Amino acid sequence: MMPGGDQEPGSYYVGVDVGTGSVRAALVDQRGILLAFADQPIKRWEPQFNHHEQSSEDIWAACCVVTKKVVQGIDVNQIRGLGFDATCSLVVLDKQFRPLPVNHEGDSRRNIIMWLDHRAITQVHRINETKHSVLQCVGGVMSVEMQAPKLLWLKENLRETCWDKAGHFFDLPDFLSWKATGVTARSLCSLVCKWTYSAEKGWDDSFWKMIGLEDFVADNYRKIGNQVLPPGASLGNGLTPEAAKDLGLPAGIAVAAPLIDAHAGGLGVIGADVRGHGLACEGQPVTSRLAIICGTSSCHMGISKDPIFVPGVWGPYFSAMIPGFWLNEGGQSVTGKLIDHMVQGHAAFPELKAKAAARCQSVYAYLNSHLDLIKKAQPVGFLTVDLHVWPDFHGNRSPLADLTLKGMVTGLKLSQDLDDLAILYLATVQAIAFGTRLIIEAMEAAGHSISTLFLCGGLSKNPLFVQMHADITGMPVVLSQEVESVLVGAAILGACASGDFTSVQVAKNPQKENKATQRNKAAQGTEQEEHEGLAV
Ligand SMILES: Nc1ncnc2c1ncn2[C@@H]1O[C@H](COP(=O)(O)OP(=O)(O)O)[C@@H](O)[C@H]1O
Ligand SMILES: O=C(CO)[C@H](O)[C@H](O)COP(=O)(O)O
Repeated sequence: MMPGGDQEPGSYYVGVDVGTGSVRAALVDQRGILLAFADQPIKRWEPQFNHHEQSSEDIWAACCVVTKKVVQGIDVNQIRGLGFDATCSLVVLDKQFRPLPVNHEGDSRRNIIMWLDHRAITQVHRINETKHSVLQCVGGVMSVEMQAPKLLWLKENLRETCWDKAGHFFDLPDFLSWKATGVTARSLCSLVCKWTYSAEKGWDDSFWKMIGLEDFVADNYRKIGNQVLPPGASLGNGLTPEAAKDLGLPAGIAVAAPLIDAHAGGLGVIGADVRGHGLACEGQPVTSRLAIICGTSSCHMGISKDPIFVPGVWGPYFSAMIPGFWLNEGGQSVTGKLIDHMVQGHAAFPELKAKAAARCQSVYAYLNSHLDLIKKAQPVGFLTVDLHVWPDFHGNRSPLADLTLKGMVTGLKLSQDLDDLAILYLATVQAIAFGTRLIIEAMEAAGHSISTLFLCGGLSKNPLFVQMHADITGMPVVLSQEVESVLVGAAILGACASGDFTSVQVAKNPQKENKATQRNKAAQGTEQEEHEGLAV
């Protein structure tokens, strides 16, 4: 946990990443090097099928634990900025900012409807039936994972216990930055990607009126955000004394307007310096890269200079990830969660667990080496010629945009031994990679030109998952030297908010960006130079 090496005393930045299953923090230096890391699991409730809830107090407490850990042993006065990213779950607070229950049981600890919650199915169908123009910017069909259907569900199902008492609805990243600073401004990233806000036109009154949430229009969007800041902007007077005490940081340090977790991962990897490796994207604009953030779910982030409308793929969202670029976000609702589900639910799982533990390996490392053992002379991918998985166990986010889809396995036999488990695991990984290929094909058909994949997130630590993505898409896959790229993205936000760097692009890689800036000056900012400025 102590900062490693013999660093020059300088400035530090803290990034906090709230994923679906855990909260992570990192201490990062001015060169973007991660010096300390800590993580902590967070609570989840599934009170009934398709209802997924969390607690904002539990999540904040976990943020405090991990932040205190990563700053142990350093002079905290050298910490200049703090950045948050989180999943796009919906946090509900009352008018005094106290948690409100989002459940029939009235349990106010559970005040978050998680992003993967599917309770608002009838609401999202009605929203999609309106065919309102805001739907064009979410791939033509709104997902049940977004906030409008969840808000409508609360109004229609928990009117007295939640809706009427609610004072503030936050996307989780914005809840965290409010908790740290007392500032209720929302990040452009959350509002544009999950709440139908337009970076150019703001809120669309007609949409909220049409879907039955005219309440927000009437009070000028106070409850869902009427002050909007770009990711990385400095919030208010920085960290409040109370939050500073909670987090073990000095009061007043800069806190950034946050990003959604996938977007922080995209920011962390999409501009990586890959020169000298002969990759297809070398010398090409940054728009030829696709960042894929693979955790509980996978998010496929592609950027463009002009808006591109891809059926079934979210966006185009302006400046929601990289300032000045449009973002398209494809996704698979469950990937890591699906692999865990398939492996843990198999009859041979207890045997696998015991054997992996005996070798001090993770179950996935064990399965990968087991596949190598049983593949004989064939490439590992051929082990599944008779076994196929359709991976939409939790609906399809992209490109089919159909939440009613279900999963499927064909080719099952009567045996259920460890070999069968390993092959089912392989078929699941292949199905997910094939899903990525379909997303890329949809993006390319609409105008993207993608040549190289940049993977990060927990699943990018699995070599089989990475290899199958390369084999099945036919594209090279780049992994960052820094495996915790999402956290680097969060710390970049803090660095930007501190004022030490002029933009998130410059904070992404100060030395090379400075060179790029000099080149830009010499060449008077040609398009190629602008791309190089990001592709550091
Ligand atoms: N070393 C690893 N090998 C294989 N899979 C891993 C590894 N580390 C994490 N994972 C998988 O990644 C997923 C979680 O990724 P993570 O990025 O931590 O998720 P989230 O951000 O959603 O909390 C889980 O499904 C887990 O099994
Ligand atoms: O929709 C999202 C991003 O736009 C969610 O935040 C994401 O899919 C959940 O992230 P993770 O799987 O990394 O926990």
